[in-house]
Amino acid sequence: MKVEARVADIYRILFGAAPNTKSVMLELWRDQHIEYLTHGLRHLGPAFHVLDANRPWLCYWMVHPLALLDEVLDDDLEDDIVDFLARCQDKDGGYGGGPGQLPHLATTYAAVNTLVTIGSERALSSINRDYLYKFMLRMKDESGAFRMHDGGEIDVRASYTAISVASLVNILDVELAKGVGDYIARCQTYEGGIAGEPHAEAHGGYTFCGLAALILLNEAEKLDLPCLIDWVAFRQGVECGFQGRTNKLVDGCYSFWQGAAIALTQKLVMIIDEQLKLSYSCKKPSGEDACGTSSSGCTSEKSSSAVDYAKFGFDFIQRSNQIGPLFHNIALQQYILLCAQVLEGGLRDKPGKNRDHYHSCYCLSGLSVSQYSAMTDSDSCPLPQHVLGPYSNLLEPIHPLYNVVLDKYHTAYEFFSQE
Ligand SMILES: CC(C)=CCC/C(C)=C/CC/C(C)=C/COP(=O)(O)OP(=O)(O)O
Ligand SMILES: [Zn+2]
Repeated sequence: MKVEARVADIYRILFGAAPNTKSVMLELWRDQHIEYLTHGLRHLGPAFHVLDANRPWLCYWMVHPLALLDEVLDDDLEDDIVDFLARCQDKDGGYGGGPGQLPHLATTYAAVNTLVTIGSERALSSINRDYLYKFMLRMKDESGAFRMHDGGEIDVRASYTAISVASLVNILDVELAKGVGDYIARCQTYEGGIAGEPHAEAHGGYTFCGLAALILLNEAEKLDLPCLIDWVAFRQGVECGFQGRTNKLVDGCYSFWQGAAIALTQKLVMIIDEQLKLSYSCKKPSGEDACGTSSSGCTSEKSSSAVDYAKFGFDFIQRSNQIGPLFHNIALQQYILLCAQVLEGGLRDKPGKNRDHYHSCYCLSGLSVSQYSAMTDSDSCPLPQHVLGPYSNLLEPIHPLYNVVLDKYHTAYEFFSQE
């Protein structure tokens, strides 16, 4: 069935009437989303008191989707956000949920990703990397895994947020990396996905976290990747969106958590394949990072962040070469545009739910991932057939390991390489 006919059917089921015009139903309502997000940065009502310990997250959930929409913030507003996050930074390193609150790895990730997205010298240099490193070492358990805060819980989120931040600001070293990969591998379940902690249930949020952390650590071979790929691929439902775990409802935010996990495995498979071909003419690969977009080539020195492709084994590579796209990228865009958008601006979990900043951030991140998912060459733009609706729906590409806009990642990479 043609995509337009299928979209019209879904629209009829959801809204009980035929759509007015094709363009309205498939359009990304940019202006409304920009208005909702920028308004939130300037004013949040009393209902947001419950999120008092998540204020750096609120910054990230608004600043990042605005960057995806290529919306430039006022200089004053950017400076206010940088000043506010500086007040959340603990004197002994890391960021708390608000000024004076205990430092926490999740809010540290949100603060650092926000500052990288703002991308100014002022924003990037406000991060105290020496103390951040000490904070991270303090969060490390003797098993190698990380806890979220002093005396806090150990889980896969903590491992991902620590490794992502350390990698982004260029403080990742052997000491921080030791033992993390083994902990994450212990969280992969019999289903194939990754759970929050050993012996728990596989979930899309943790699957993204575990996979991205292992790729950053160059230890993805510690996972049973074919099994992980099967699990994620089967999480896309007949509604076209993704569910977070088996037998649960689809939800717009998993467009990113599951969609990016698939995008990462697809890139990994592609890189392994390319490197295997290259390995006939030279021994060792190099690259900026396993899933970054820089071109990889041959050097005699092994880069610390390059993937050792031989580790993945012949069976995995054979099988990977036989599989096509691992998810239906147009169907996912259909779910986001038709079911997750709110007419007044902002995005949501599913029809019947309210919009919120978290879902706006992760639905738009998932939309970007799905628009660029069929690309093999990172220097060009997606073909129109991979962007559902008008081509003006196209968002900025992200770096799928960190979930920051790719250009912003490159600026931060340059900045922190010189530190
Ligand atoms: C970087 C970082 C902090 C990542 C967090 C990743 C993430 C989203 C984890 C999911 C946590 C979880 C078990 C949700 C289940 O909620 P639910 O039972 O309401 O939803 P469900 O029915 O869809 O499973
Ligand atoms: Zn959700």
